[in-house]
Amino acid sequence: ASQHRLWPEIDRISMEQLRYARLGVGEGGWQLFAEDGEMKMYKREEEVNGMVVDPLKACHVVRGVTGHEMCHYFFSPDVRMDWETTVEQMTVIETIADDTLVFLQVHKRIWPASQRDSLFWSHMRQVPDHNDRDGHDIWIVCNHSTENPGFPSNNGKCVRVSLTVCLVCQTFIDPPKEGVPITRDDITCKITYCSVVNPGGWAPASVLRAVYKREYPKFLKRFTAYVIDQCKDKPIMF
Ligand SMILES: O=S(=O)(CCO)c1ccc(-c2ccc(C3CCCC3)c([C@@H]3C[C@@H]3c3ccccn3)c2)cc1
Repeated sequence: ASQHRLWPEIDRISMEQLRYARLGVGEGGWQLFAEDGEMKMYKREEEVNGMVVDPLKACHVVRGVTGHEMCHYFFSPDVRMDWETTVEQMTVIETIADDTLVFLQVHKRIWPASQRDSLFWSHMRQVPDHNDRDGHDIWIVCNHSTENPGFPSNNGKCVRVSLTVCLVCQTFIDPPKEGVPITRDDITCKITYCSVVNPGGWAPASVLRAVYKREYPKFLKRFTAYVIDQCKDKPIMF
């Protein structure tokens, strides 16, 4: 991947998003807008050219799965349609490396806005986490809009959104007694999901804010439940 023309951008944005995800929600005007057990969802109200682009930051703690497993299922095109219910079509239009793909997705239309599509690179990597006392690695998936002359935006019926998304996961293990193998009961995964989606064309602010408020909690709950269910009978992927 390192010789691909997009690599410098992929590397820079992935690391920027990792730092951004690890910033707390104490500063920066984040407002808590949804809570469900361990899941806390924050947003900032922002508009660009009159369009709602409210950044979102969700923090969650999931027991019984590792950060590697969370990122594996989030990244994998093979299972995307099993959990991503707001997408109508998904295509991998370029394979930059086994951990870096370019996706084209057509999203389900949200009335009265016109249908959207998204074209983005998706990169997964493990980041050694030196400054955390538990010393557990961090896994990240970063999705960021990109252009491709073969798939021009706003040509057909869809308005092209622009997005930057990251899923940052850190695994914590309660070590069982000496010599006792680790089970899923000893594992906890701390997740930070960040996203900024620019709708790409005008849509009523009230409608978009209602969509964001409804869809994001559903989205994260569904995804994490899917990973727990997929992993429960499988060997642990550390
Ligand atoms: O995490 S991902 O990378 C997973 C890969 O699929 C991702 C998540 C969400 C989106 C997304 C795309 C379009 C829209 C809107 C904008 C105007 C009309 C459609 C939204 C709005 C935020 C709301 C939303 C949130 C969650 C799920 C669906 N809808 C979100 C794209 C990628």
